[in-house]
This record gives sequence, C-alpha cells and structure tokens, in this order.
Amino acid sequence: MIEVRNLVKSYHSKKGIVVGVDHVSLKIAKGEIFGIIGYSGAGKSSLLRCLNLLEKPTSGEVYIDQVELTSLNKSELRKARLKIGMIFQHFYLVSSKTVFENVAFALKAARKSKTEITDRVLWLLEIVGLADKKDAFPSQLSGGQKQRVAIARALANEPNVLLCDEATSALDPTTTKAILKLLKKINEDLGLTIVLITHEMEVVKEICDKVAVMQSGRVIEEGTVYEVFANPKEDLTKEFINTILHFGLPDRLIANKKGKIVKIVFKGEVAEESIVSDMLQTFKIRGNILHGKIEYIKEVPLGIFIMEVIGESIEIERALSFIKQRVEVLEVFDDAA
Ligand SMILES: Nc1ncnc2c1ncn2[C@@H]1O[C@H](COP(=O)(O)OP(=O)(O)OP(=O)(O)O)[C@@H](O)[C@H]1O
Repeated sequence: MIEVRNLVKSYHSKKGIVVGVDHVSLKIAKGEIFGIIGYSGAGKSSLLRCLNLLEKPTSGEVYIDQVELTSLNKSELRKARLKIGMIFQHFYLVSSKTVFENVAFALKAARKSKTEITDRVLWLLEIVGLADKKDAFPSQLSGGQKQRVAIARALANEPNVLLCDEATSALDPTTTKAILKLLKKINEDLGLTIVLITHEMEVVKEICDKVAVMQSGRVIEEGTVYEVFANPKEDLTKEFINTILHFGLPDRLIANKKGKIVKIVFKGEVAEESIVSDMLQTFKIRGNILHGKIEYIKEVPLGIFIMEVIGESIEIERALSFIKQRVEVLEVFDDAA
C-alpha cells in the first residue's frame, strides 16, 4: 500500500549538495507497523517526510494506495494528505487552544459540520484516553497526554496511514510504553498502517512488524523484526540490537578462554527445548554459559546463548555439528565476541 521507488532527496547547503536519502526503495503492506531505525543524520526524517511530500523528493516515486504522490497537483495532494496523519517528537499543539479545539481544528480544515466535528472529536478523545481533558490547555498536560492529543488530531480525518517522527523520543520509558501500546491498539482497531522512525531498537522490538535500518541515506538491512533480531547481517544492525540484548563479552573472558566461544540462536519453540543440555550430555565436552537470554518478540521466543565449549577439538566439532542440525544460527568466535 506504500511503495517508494528509487527515492532520492538531496539538499543544497553551504558545503554543497547533501544527500539525505540515497536511492531508497521500500514496500510497506497495508496494516503493517514499519519501523525505520538509524542514527542521527541517517536520513530517516527526510525519508518519512517524503512519504507525504512534506519534503519534495529530488527524484523517485512515492505511491500510497497506488496513487503516485509526486505527480499530483496541489489540490489533489492536499486531499491525499488528509489520509496521511503525522505525529512528531515535539507534538506541535496550538497552546492557545484547548484539547478539544486542537483536535477539532484538523476537522474544520476539512469543512465538516459542527455536530460531526463534536461527535468525532469526543470519540477520538475517548480512543486516546483523554475524554476528561477536553477543556484543558496543552500547558496543563504531561508529555504523554500531549502526544495523545496529537494522535487524536492526526486521526481526525480517518487517515489510512500514520507517520510517526520520533514520536516517543521526548517521553520517559513508562510513557513511551503507554504511547506505543496506544499506537498498536489504533493499528489493530482501525487497520491503520503505521510508519515510524526511531533511534531506539526497543521501540522497534515493542511494536514493529518490519524494520529497515538506515545509514548514510541508504537502507542497509530490512526484514521482519523477528528475523532481523535472530540473524542481523550488518554491523550497525548488530549494534542496535546489542543496545537491548547486551551481548558484549568482557575482553578478559575472551583473552582467558580455554575452548571455543560460540553464539547459538534458537528460534521459535526450539528456544524452549533442551538442546544445550542434550549436547553436554552426549559429547565429552564442558560448556560454560557466558550469556543466555530468551526474548519474546510478539510472543514468539528467541533464545540467544553465548557459551564457551571446552574439550578435545574433535569432540567440540561433533558437538557443534549436533547443534547446527538443530538451530539456524550458530556463530563461532575465535578471537572476538
Ligand atoms: N533542510 C536541510 N538542508 C540541508 N541538509 C539537510 C536538510 N535536512 C536534512 N539534511 C541533511 O540530510 C541528512 C539526513 O538528515 P535527516 O534529518 O533526514 O536524518 P535523520 O536520520 O532523521 O536524523 P535526525 O534524527 O537527527 O533528524 C543529514 O546529513 C542532514 O544534515
């Protein structure tokens, strides 16, 4: 339902031309929550803003529901944009207007009747859990409540797509969780496609179905969140995953290792089986678990273990091939973790 083909966005700056987005192609299915992760300057905002043409792409195409946005005239684009909601890190509420008026404003622009507006605003405030704050002003709200108002406003015109620009980056971890839960609920209840950009892997793990990793304007890795967590290919992706799985080993352990250090990833139900203990009983080896964790990504278990396997080389080889037949990812570290 969203497709980006060969998108380029470059800027003219004093230092010359800066390429924000460098030939990106992506497909995002209807009803999906799609995360785009990257460090500052990777091109996430530029890409997101090209999806509703807040930024005009330098070249390439943007399709939303088969409509190519860059080919629309001004009034067609205005109409198309009503179906693409957007929320931001800093909320951008109008401080002189109440919560009700902030949400109603978006509907007034779409020329709805007064009763229609009242009914819809009250319904939206109910959805975001702020019915009791309708007469409050933004200054009287917490950050999480402000973002809820912004979400209600973004949903005012029944969009099919919601773009989230670092929507939880200004919030504390508990409020972040609550806002992500609300986004998930909206995604499920209203069938909304959500594209979010973030620099936090936790946000991706919490609600995204798919993720694209950006670096220097390019998408360097892409896939389902589960697969990317289970088997990251690029160093940057591994770095992001490490921020929540913390699998770095102390240098001291690596320097003093007696056997082989291996990383074993168990996917799905395999994570709950006793493969490691079977291996230890079957072969003449000893194993020290250095790190072990079972993560649940959308309730599907993903087990990641790092262990030192000690014994005769031939026995270690046999043990590892035993494991290899039962799991999809087995990495052997010789000198580094
Ligand atoms: N209006 C602009 N003029 C000049 N260069 C820009 C402009 N907007 C973005 N850039 C440059 O494009 C590149 C990508 O920026 P972008 O803001 O899209 O990255 P980002 O991943 O969203 O980072 P951040 O999270 O810091 O916003 C950067 O090198 C940035 O300096």
